[in-house]
Amino acid sequence: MAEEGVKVHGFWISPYSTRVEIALKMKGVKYEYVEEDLQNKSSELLQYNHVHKKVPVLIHNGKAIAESKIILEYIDETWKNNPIMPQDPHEKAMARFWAKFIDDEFLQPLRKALFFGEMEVEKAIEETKVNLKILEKVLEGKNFFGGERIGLVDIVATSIAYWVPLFEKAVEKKMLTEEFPKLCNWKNKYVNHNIIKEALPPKDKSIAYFRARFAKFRTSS
Ligand SMILES: N[C@@H](CCC(=O)N[C@@H](CS)C(=O)NCC(=O)O)C(=O)O
Repeated sequence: MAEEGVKVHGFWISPYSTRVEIALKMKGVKYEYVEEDLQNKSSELLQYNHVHKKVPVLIHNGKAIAESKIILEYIDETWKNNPIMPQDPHEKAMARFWAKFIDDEFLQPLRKALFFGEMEVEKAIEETKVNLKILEKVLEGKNFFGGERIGLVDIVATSIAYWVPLFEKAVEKKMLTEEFPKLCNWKNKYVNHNIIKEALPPKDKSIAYFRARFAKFRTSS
């Protein structure tokens, strides 16, 4: 039974939806999950997120919140145990900076190349490796981006730990190579963490989905 009327509208392979589920699980909050058909969105989703009409949406006590990073901060402020955000104002600003970097810069070349055909795959891999190099430095002296524990940037970087290997499988090329030892260590520790493991979508289904998305785009171009 979901506590305090907590509901998530999501889509099983959406990295943005998975983030919200990870945060709720980290806090131990029980929630109801509503799987959306993105080709035929529910009237609730269209009403709750009438501006962007996207998942995820969190509903808490009858009020809706959209945009995954905003939802993560809401969850952290509402349920105080296992903090996701740092306390120190500078550290907090930096966590927001890197979370924004991952969404606005890191993920874009891969999405453009593999899902929308707007960039050559080789170019996307090259740009991704430049961004991986930047993030490798951020992990200097740390186990997680959040320091000793999983924080905002780790949760947002699920897109790297789980989805980059799916891109790698779809194009049959490696990006997370031994050039990035800290990121590789982080990725292994992160995806094997019991809470994260529980929130990630099923692996075989995810690989098949990515391969099909990529193949569909290849044959239609
Ligand atoms: N910036 C948004 C991105 C959400 C997003 O792009 N969701 C996708 C699924 S991965 C979606 O709902 N797409 C449906 C559509 O655009 O119609 C967030 O962080 O929540």
